[in-house]
Amino acid sequence: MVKRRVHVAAAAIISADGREVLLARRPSNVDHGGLWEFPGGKLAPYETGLEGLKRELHEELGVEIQRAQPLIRIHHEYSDKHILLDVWQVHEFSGEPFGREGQAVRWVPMAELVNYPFPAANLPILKAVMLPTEYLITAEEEDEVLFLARLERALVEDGVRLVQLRAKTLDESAYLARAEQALALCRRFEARLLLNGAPELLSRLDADGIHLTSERLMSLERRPIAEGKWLSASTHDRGQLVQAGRLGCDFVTLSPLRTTPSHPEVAPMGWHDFQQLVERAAMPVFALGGMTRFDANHARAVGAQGIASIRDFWK
Ligand SMILES: Nc1nc2c([nH]c(=O)n2[C@@H]2O[C@H](COP(=O)(O)OP(=O)(O)OP(=O)(O)O)[C@@H](O)[C@H]2O)c(=O)[nH]1
Ligand SMILES: [Mg+2]
Repeated sequence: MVKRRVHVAAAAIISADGREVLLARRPSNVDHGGLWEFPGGKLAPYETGLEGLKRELHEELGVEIQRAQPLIRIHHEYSDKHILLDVWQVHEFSGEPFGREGQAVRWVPMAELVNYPFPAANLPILKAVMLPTEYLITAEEEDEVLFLARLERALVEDGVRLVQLRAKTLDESAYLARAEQALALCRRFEARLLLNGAPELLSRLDADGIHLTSERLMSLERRPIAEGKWLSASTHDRGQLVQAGRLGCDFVTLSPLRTTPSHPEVAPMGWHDFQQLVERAAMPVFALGGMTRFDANHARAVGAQGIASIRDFWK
């Protein structure tokens, strides 16, 4: 049987304070009936993603999109069809959303999303909705006071909400001491802190997750931490992205996009190759390698969640 290919545009409509997202429930008599979804539907043959999404949101919710940006594209094999879910983050719309087709529509707090039953293809979309567009990776820093001051500056002034504690020069006890301080600081700003190191670190400190080096990623056979924690990984090619999918990584970095002073010998992949790799990734991907916040919109346009950087945030 040749599977149907279905291209679906869907909307992540996030409230202005970033705390809630609008979901709809599929009627019980259709495909995936009774499950919750991001409003949207199949594109007509002549439509682009955004055109189709505008039509669908008008038909299903009675709202008009003013401003939207790509969030994530997911290819998923259902038993009867290959589906491309082309998900857009709606930043501005007019009208008061309601279920024009009789479906339930509800603003759901981010923290409760995991309790809603969705179609199988939706897991990466949930991750993308919960993640910010910027991922700070901490720099090597000898002085603890300076370390905390720089981290606090990024949280306050740049509004960073996702942090990876990377400190290759510290031994385990010094690393954990720094991590404890960093975690307390991140908690004050409702930022998430991932520890770059062995998954076992989480039993020593209750941080928000673990970031795997590509080497550790390739050496693992299954997801090393609980689903309730965040698992990210460094990737550089298709094989590593596939492995990240197998392990159930919640998101990854893909690098190097540009040449960087820290890795001058590695050939950069550039936006073209980056886009091709991201298209088939099964989770949100942050562009890494010479990125600044000014690259975030372009990164989004080629399918990324956003950008990851050390230097742009470490001042
Ligand atoms: N809108 C939407 N569809 C999803 C999501 N996740 C997911 O697997 N799908 C699948 O993508 C397809 C979307 O088709 P749809 O039934 O919404 O299409 P539509 O609005 O154009 O309706 P119609 O074709 O019945 O007129 C369905 O097979 C649905 O199960 C999601 O989050 N939002
Ligand atoms: Mg629909």
